[in-house]
Amino acid sequence: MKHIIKFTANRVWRTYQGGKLLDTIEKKSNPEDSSFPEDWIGSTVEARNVGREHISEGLAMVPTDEGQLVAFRDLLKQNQGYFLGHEGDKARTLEDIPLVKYLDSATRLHFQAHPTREFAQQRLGLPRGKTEAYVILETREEVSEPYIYAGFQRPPSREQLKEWIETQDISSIEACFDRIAVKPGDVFLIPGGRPHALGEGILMLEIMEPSDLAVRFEFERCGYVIPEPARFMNQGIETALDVFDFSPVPPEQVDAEFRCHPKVLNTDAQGNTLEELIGAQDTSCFTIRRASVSGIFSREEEAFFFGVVTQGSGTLRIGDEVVELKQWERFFCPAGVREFEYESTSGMSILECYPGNT
Ligand SMILES: O=P(O)(O)OC[C@H]1O[C@@H](O)[C@@H](O)[C@@H](O)[C@@H]1O
Repeated sequence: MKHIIKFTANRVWRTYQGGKLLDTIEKKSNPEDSSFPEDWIGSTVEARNVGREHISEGLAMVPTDEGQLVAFRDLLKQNQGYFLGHEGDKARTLEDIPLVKYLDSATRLHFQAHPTREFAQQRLGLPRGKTEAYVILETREEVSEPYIYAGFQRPPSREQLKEWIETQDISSIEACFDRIAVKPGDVFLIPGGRPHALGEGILMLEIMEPSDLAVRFEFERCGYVIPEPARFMNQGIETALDVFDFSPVPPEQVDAEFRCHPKVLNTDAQGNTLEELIGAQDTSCFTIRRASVSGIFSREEEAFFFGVVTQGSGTLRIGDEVVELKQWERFFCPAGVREFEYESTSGMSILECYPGNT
């Protein structure tokens, strides 16, 4: 059996439009925006799409040695110790696997807030919330000032927000936020509870806790009306309001609250560099690193990770297994692989998404 598992595209239906860049990456003949604006990479999570329950969406499928397709989740279960490894003396489980997505927005997404892990466990009886991180990869040329909304800069009271949600007074809701300008290379961490909306024209790698839980408090975007059960996770509005973190994030605190600054972990004379984009001091939910390869980059890692080639191309070598890596390709490296080597003569950048430390 090979060590490295590569993934093919796994597009998922969502409530908003996008995906033209993902079509282009997949070399489709007529790239266009559609209701499939996301690609879930190695996902062990099923999408919750109200009205589409009859369609299994989200789970990544991979070929076995016999050429059959199996859910990646089921493959992991066959040898969990090798694939997921341990943290200290605790075996890692499927719940420790971050959900990683390409997300390509054509329109601003509706306003939403995700539960924290604590909320999911205590109030919903589910193991994981949805703290999420964004690594901005590209923005669309026709969008001159790409942005996201995150955290209330001017928080409403709970009662006020309730009324605006009930009457769908979106201009009042929008007035609680300032646009946060984004550009390729930017990294953000949006903890559960923080209201947010992604602006149009952004291609990002999104890394999150493994769940698809959202309070969607804007019910209509671009003609699509979110069905009632999909608005508040099938709960009442009071439970939905309990999800929110109303504490203010005034404009001067936005960066300190949400923006993450890459830290160089090591660098060598050839120009190989390993940076930490999100680490244990930011969240216990996942870790993100970026390997910039120039020549041969020998690595040692104890944890499993998803690798995503965001720039350039090269190879990944484990013993005598050599895997070609091209831009936009994505793969899983099991915990059982301790030593590996990247190589690129023309330069290659890989985002590595690891479990957190819980
Ligand atoms: O699930 P819908 O409502 O289409 O939301 C779409 C997307 O919103 C973003 O803010 C993220 O939370 C994504 O992970 C999610 O898939």
